[in-house]
Amino acid sequence: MTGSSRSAKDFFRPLAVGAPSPLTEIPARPSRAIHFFDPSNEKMAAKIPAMVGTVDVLLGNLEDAVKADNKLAAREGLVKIAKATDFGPTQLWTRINSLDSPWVLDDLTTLVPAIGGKLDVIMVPKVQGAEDIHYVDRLLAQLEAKAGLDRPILIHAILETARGVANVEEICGASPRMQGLSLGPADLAADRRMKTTRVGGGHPGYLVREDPPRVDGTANLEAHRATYQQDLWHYTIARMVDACAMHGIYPYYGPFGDIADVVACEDQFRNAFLLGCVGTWSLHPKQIAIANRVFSPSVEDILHARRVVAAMGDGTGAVMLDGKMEDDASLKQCLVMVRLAEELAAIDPELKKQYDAITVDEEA
Ligand SMILES: CC(=O)SCCNC(=O)CCNC(=O)[C@H](O)C(C)(C)COP(=O)(O)OP(=O)(O)OC[C@H]1O[C@@H](n2cnc3c(N)ncnc32)[C@H](O)[C@@H]1OP(=O)(O)O
Ligand SMILES: O=CC(=O)O
Ligand SMILES: [Mg+2]
Repeated sequence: MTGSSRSAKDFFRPLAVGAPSPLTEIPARPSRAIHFFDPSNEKMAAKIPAMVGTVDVLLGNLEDAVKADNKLAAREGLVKIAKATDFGPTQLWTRINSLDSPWVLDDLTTLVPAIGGKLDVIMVPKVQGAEDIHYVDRLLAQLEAKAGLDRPILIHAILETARGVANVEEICGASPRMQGLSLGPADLAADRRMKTTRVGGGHPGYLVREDPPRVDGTANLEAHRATYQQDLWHYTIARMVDACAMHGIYPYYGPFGDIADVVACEDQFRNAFLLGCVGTWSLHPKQIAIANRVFSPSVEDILHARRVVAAMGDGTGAVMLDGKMEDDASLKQCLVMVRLAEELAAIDPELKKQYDAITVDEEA
């Protein structure tokens, strides 16, 4: 599938004369934490240059969480920081204002000419369908051509409306610029009229309760029964992961607003990691370490994965390892881990040291 309105032969053609050629594959650049900052907040902005190299992505946020009176200052602040900073291995992203807002046109027409060469990805909020991506796609091509950019800026959409979720596959396939999707649990909850007022995370009311014990066939409804909190976001994350995998782009969890609850934050991030997400948002510096830890496979997982790779030889057939069956399919699962570890080791010297220290006994 190549989007709703372009034929396969046109899909990878630039949308404006002189615009850079679209990428045919989205590079797998580590992006465990997408760290949000408000460029109009001088105290926060002053910390950004020193954060380069400590986080995979720095994102200058222009949308929600930036006061209306500060929209211009945020845009100008981002231009200033981007021009003055060498980002080295760290990616620079921005979140523009929503497409129906009075600010978004100036966001794009200011940022692309001024700092387009440094911007890796533009995050577009409240995306409803492929038409939103088509609009940004064409405008970016025109602006890139005018600015003489030699590589396309990628697009990342936030999944935060019911219509967006219903259209998730067509959003992912709407443009070769599509880099990935993030879950936006706050706006999505509001749009769906869910009854949680939390920014991401679980809710104590969303649970299952164990059956009552039975005495002589009669249920004891007075007895204590354990309850288990469920993940409100499981369905949406799973849909997002499938849509992204189908289109060769990357899924991310989004914000976890309870900054103080680092334990539940880690749990939410880990659920997303296990389901297939490659990263998450960080709203506060303390969430960066959590994201980096969760979205990097553990040394134990990599040891196991490498043992399976070694035991599987040419990659076909079935073997027993530690009493468990391994075959072609479980080898592929292990290769997902091994490849991720290689990508992360290439940019994270501490992780590289840990992964390099693993020795696999081929006889084991
Ligand atoms: C639903 C959505 O759309 S989510 C995405 C939009 N939301 C955001 O982007 C929120 C970004 N984060 C923030 O605005 C802030 O972190 C808040 C409001 C959550 C908390 O801010 P504070 O109360 O100032 O946090 P706290 O006092 O713990 O800050 C400690 C230090 O870290 C700095 N800091 C806080 N957040 C950040 C950040 N995101 N980036 C860099 N530095 C930060 C503070 O400036 C402070 O510096 P100081 O020690 O020199 O005074
Ligand atoms: O933008 C994020 C959200 O949760 O809303
Ligand atoms: Mg939102």
